Parts: sequence; C-alpha cells; structure tokens
Amino acid sequence: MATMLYFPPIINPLSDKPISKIPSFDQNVIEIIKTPLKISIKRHTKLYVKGSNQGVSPIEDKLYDDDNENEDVDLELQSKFQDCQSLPKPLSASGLGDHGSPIRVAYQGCPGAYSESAAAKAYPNCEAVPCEQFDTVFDAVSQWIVDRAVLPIENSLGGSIHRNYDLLIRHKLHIVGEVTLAIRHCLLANHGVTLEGLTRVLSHPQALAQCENTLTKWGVVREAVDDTAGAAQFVSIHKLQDAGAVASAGAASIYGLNILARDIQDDSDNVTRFLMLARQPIIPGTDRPFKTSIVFSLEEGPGVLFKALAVFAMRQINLTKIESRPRRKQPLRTSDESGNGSLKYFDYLFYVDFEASTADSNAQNALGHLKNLSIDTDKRTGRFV
Ligand SMILES: O=C(O)C(=O)C[C@]1(C(=O)O)C=C[C@@H](O)C=C1
Repeated sequence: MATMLYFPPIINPLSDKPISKIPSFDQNVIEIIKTPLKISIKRHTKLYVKGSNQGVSPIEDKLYDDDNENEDVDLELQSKFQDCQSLPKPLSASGLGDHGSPIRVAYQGCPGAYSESAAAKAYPNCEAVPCEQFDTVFDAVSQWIVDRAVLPIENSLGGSIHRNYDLLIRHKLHIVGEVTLAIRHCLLANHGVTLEGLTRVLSHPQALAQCENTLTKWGVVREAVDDTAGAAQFVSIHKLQDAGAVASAGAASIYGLNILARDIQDDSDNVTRFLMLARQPIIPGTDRPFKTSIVFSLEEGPGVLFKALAVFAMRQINLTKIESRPRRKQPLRTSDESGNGSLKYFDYLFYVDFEASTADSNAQNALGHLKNLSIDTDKRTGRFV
C-alpha cells in the first residue's frame, strides 16, 4: 500500500466573488492507493457498483469515472476494511482543519444562498466559499482549492437535482455525509416596491419550481438565474422596480431588500437534502447508523432491476432512495449483440442509497450478491465481462 499526494498551488479566490472558473493544473492524479479487492469487469456490459458509506449523515463514495467506457473497472468494496490503519483519517464535522483553522467548504451560489446555510450546518465553523456553478464546486475540491463541498441533491417539492447526480460519477470525490435544510422562501423586492408593482420574479429554477402555485396565483413571469441569492443581488444592484427575487430572509438583509412575503413555497415542509463531498472517504464502521450509496448498471431484461433490489430486501436492508439516469456517453443500446437490431433501449445508471454500513457483513453480502447477479447475467447473454 502506498499513498501519493500531490498538492497543487493554492489559489485564494476573492472572498466576495464566487469562483467562476477553476484553472486547470498540470497535476498528477491525487490518488490514495489502498489494497482493494479488485474485480475486473467490463463496465460497459455490467453492473458496476460504487459504494459510499455515509456516517450518521453520509456516504463514502467512489463513483467510477464515466469517461473510460471500455476500460476495466476496479470494483473495490470491502477490502478497505482489512487495513484500517492505512486508510485516510475520518473526516471531522467540526469545520476546523488539522491546525484549528477553518476548513474551506465550496458551495454553489452567492452569499445568502441556501447552499451556504447548508455548508454552515454541515461544517459549523467553516469558511464557505461561493462558486458560480455546480461543476466549479466539484473542481474546487478536486484541485485542492477547498477542503470540502456541500451540494444540493434533492428537494421534497422539486425532486432530484439531476445535474449533481451526473457530476458525481464524473468526479472522483467521496460522499462523506449529508445534511437537510428547511427551505423557507421569501419574495424580496427593493424598498418602495409592492407586490402589485411586480411583473417578474427572478430565482434559481429549483426555487421557482418550489413556489409554482404562489407565483401562478400572482401572475408574474419567472426568470431563472444561477442561485436565489444571486437573484436578490441582481434585483438590488440594478434597483429593479418591476422585478422581485425568490430567496431567503438572510439574502434580504445581505442585499438590503424588503421582504414582501414569507413562506411562499407550495408546501410549508420544504426540505432540501445536501451531500457533503471530500477527496478522501470516511471509514465505515458499525458503531453508529450509516448510509451507503451505490451506482450500478444492469442488462436489459425482465426483472433485472427487481432482482438487483431484492438483494437488499431479502436482508432487511432499507433503501432510502433510488434514482435512474440515462448514461450520457452511451445512451442507447441495440437489442441484439451484433448491434444491428432495430430496437434501441436507453441504458441507465441506477443510484441507490441504503441504510447500512459496508463494514456490516449483511451489507457486504448484499453487495456481493449484486455483483454475482451481473455475472449470471453475463452467462445468460454470453456477453464478455
Ligand atoms: O439557489 C440557492 O440558494 C441554492 O442554494 C440552490 C438550491 C438548489 O439548487 O436546490 C438549494 C436549495 C433550494 O432547494 C433552492 C435552490
């Protein structure tokens, strides 16, 4: 076992400006080489899993890079528990780094965004670092500009944030925790502006969707921007008289806006779940509740997904989330092996969260079973594994 770490130069983003673009470094891959149980599979054909062990909040994730479609994939599951001493240290949720200085946590949006609040909830003493886009947040962690990231993954009204599901498997970051945040939207406007005077409302698409009924009732035009706080900032800077912003009460005070209406979301119980991401995984244990996230693909055929999910049901392992996304690099596959079939199917990735630690033998058996299923499928179809 060896550990190689490469530290690229640190860039200090201006504190009041979101990171807009991460410069690319000529850097070695940051790699933690462990002693994994390696199972070579052609990911193209099969089930590939990537696990993530969430602690009380979390998931340690190892999603495979979706770019190397035809390369063998190392499936490492439980081997990491064989030599715990050699593993990276568990992450601290204190928000303080090794030397007591605040850890830097990237989030998407401007100061006053809900994601900033989520970052503060996840890492209470952290320095939250604003980034313009979700991709930038992933890059900021990958390139050592920040220590962690906090990103929205689903909302109780709007559903999954698909962009972040897709980005998860394109970056080699680990899910190390999660936090939920109650989202209470306000309608903000410049002082002197009334609701009747508004013809349009700016906000993040998710926020606009969460206030769909209210905005329809008001008959205002929706305009999508990058984040809720950015909408508030725009309305304020441009002293707009015909436009308001859907954002937090905190954004109102940051940008000097008036709160015209509170709790305008369609349901008072409006909650967003955020993932905490890091370069290094947490060490799964059995001493407290854990959650694990995996992603896999399956062959086409009747009952394959049923069988895949049954490996958890038969072991009384509770699933908390399932999401499917078309595979981007290879969205369609033909119905026969020659590739000449006229029928084409979408090829999917299945994301599953379940309540168990991969240090738990029951969960290990379930994951082993899931792998075996793919082998069976290979025999049945004759496809090369
Ligand atoms: O725009 C913000 O304030 C965000 O933090 C983004 C975001 C999201 O992407 O879902 C976060 C929480 C709310 O659900 C609405 C918007």
